Amino acid sequence: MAASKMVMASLTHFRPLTCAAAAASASYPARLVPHPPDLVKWVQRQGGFVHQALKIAQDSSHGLGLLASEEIPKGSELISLPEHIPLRFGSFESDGGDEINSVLVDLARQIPEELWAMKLGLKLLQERAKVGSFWWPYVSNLPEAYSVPIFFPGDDIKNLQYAPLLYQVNKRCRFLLDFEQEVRRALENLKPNDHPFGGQDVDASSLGWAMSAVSSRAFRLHGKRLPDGTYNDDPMMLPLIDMCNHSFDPNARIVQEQGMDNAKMLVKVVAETPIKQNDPLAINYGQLNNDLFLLDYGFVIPSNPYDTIELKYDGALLDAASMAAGVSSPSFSAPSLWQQQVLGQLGLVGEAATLKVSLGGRELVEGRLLAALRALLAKDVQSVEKHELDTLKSLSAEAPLGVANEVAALRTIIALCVIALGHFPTKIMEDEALLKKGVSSSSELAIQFRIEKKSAIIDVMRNLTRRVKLLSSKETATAQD
Ligand SMILES: C[S@@+](CC[C@H](N)C(=O)[O-])C[C@H]1O[C@@H](n2cnc3c(N)ncnc32)[C@H](O)[C@@H]1O
Repeated sequence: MAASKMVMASLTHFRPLTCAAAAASASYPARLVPHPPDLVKWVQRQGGFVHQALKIAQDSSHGLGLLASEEIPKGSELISLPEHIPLRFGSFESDGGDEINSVLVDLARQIPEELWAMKLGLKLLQERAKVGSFWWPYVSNLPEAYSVPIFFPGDDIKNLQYAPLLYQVNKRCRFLLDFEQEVRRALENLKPNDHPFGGQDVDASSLGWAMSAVSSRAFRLHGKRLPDGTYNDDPMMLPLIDMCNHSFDPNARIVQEQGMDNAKMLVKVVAETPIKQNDPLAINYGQLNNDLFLLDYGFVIPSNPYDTIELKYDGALLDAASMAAGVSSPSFSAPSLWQQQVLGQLGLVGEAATLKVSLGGRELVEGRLLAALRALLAKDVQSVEKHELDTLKSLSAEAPLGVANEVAALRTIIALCVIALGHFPTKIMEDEALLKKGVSSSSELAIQFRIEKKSAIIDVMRNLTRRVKLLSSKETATAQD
C-alpha cells in the first residue's frame, strides 16, 4: 500500500489551456471566463423550464450550487431541459462524415471504455474551441480548474498513501500523456478548416481539463431506444442540472421523460422532498467510495458509508494475519483439495481469479473473503458442505461453522486490518496535526482522503471486535448453562 515505490506521473508541469480568470479558491473555482452569460436565462431561451425560486449561488464549500430562494413543495418540477440542450458525444457521430468529425471519431476509438469521460471530453474541447458554439453559454460557465488528483503535484499524489488509488491516478496520467501524442499526430497535417480545435494546440493538461469536466459533471442516462425496447447508456452533460451538488440524503432527483411526440427525451429535475427556503438542491451522484469521488469529482466524503479498502487475497498474508490473531497452523498458503475447490467457486484461485477483495462499505467484509476464511479455518469438509456458499459469504449468517471458527475468521480479518493500517506511513493524529498547521488545497484533499481510508479500516476493526466479544460472551453463557 505504501506509495514510495510507485513511479509518479503528474500533469502539473504542463501549461494549462485555461484562460486567466478571476481568482479561484478551492470552494469557489473560477469559471472559464470572468463574467460568463446567464445560464438560467440561456436554458429558458432554449425552451427549457427553470423553477422561479432557483438561483445559482455559492454552496458552502462545494463551489457553486443551485439554491431555493423560497420554499418548494415535494414533487415540484425544478428544471426541464429539451433534447437539444444536453451535450452528447453521439451528436458528433451523427453530425455527418466531414473531416473534423472523422478525426474526432477516430481519436475517440482509441480511448478505453473505462475512460469514457475523455470521449465526451473531446466533444467538450471542440465546443470550447469553436467560435460561436451553440454551447458557449454553458461551456463558459464551467470551472477553469478541477481538484482531481491527476492535477496534484507529485508529492500530493504520494500523500494519498493508498496504492489502489495511486495506481488509478498514474494510469490516468499516463493515458493523458500518451493520448496527447496521438492527438498531436492526428492533427499535425490538417488544413486549418479541418482542425477540430480551431488550430489550437491540445496538450495533456487541456485533455485532463476536459476529462475532469466530464467525469465530475456528466450523467449516464438513457440514450437511444433499441429495437428490444431497452435504451443504450448515454453519457451526457446537462447544463444547469450539473450545478447540483451531491448528497447521500438528496432533496432532488433526475428523471428522464419521453416528450409528447414520443421521440424526444426530456431530462428533468424534480423535488424529492419539500425544499426549505435557502436550502441547496442536492442530488445523489451514486453510492460511490471515496476513491471514485476523488478521482472523478475531486472531493472526499467524510464518514462515507460506501468507502471501502481494497486488499489482495494472498495466502501468505492471510497465514501471517491468522497467526498474529492466535490461530494455530492456518492453511491459507497450502489449502487442501476441497478447500481449493471452495476457493475456485469463490473466484479466488484459477486463471480467471479476481484476487481483489474489499473491506468496509455496507457489506463490511466482502462475502468471498469471509467465505474463504470460514472454509479454510474449518476443521472438515462436512461442516462446510452443509451450507450454501451464499450463507458462508454472509456476515449476518451468525457463525455458520461454529463459534470457534467464526472467532478465528473475524480475528484474522482484524489482524489483516492492523497490517493494512501499518502500510500507511503516517498515523491519523499526525495527519490531523498537518491539517491544523495549514497546507495547500491539494495536500489537504490527499490528507483527508488517507484519514478517511484509515478511519474506514478502524471502523471495520471496531465492528468485528464487537462481534467477537458478543460471540465469546454467548459461548461462555452457553458453557455455564
Ligand atoms: C456536478 S458539479 C456541481 C457544481 C459545482 N459545485 C460547480 O461549482 O460548478 C460537481 C462538483 O461540485 C463539487 N461538489 C459537489 N458535491 C460536493 C460535495 N458533497 N462535497 C464537496 N464538493 C462537492 C465538486 O467540486 C464536484 O466536482
